[in-house]
Amino acid sequence: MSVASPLIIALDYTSQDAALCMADRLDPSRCRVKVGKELFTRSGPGVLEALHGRGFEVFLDLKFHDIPNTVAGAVEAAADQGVWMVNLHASGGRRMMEAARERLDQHRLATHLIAVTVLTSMQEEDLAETGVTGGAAEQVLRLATLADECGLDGVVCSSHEAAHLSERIGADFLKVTPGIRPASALADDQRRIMTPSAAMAAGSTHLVVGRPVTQASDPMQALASIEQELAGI
Ligand SMILES: O=C(O)c1cc(=O)[nH]c(=O)n1[C@@H]1O[C@H](COP(=O)(O)O)[C@@H](O)[C@H]1O
Repeated sequence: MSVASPLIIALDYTSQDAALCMADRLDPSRCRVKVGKELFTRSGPGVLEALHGRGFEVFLDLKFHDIPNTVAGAVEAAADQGVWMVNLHASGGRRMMEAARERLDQHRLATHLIAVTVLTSMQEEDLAETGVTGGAAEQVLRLATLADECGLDGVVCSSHEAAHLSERIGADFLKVTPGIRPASALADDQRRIMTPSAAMAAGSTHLVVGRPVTQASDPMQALASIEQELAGI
């Protein structure tokens, strides 16, 4: 199945039961789902099987960052589970990204491989403390260009950088953007945020949405109102 919606709902839950309870309130023809570190560490690959069984395409968000051989093996293991998308940290460098790409190609695994550039929770001061002094936009462009050169399918970035990446790298390069907040929602721990419609207009290809949907009293209604907002673009 291929889902037309750009929406990816982050199932950030502490147990497989809680994640599946939310998944059962969502429609796999209207969104994809994302399994992250906490849920996967607690549930193991069983949660992927359960979500696939319910018809969902899954983004396994484990943000691998290690030596090339280790990351290539981890990416292969993720793809072997049949996930739609997997990610690694672009700051792991060229050889790490190339090794991951080559491993998927060698085994003819079609899972989308994308690279995290600068986390959407970070702003200029946070970056400066890690030695990155040029600001988020410059660092995202640097890492996205490197990811493109390594043959990756796209990046995770904030929607603030998406338009610039479309111009510099091309519209086909995936721009998966978390930090999505409908106008009435709280920012929580996110810093570089944008509304769903503004993010799509800025060139995002996929929107990762967690708490604004999963913590809504009626998650499907929250998703429907994002769909309505997007239909108006
Ligand atoms: O790779 C990610 O998905 C990711 C990258 C990033 O830079 N920022 C970011 O928030 N995320 C993830 O996107 C989701 C955002 O969730 P909410 O802030 O609840 O909408 C979380 O699961 C994060 O782990």
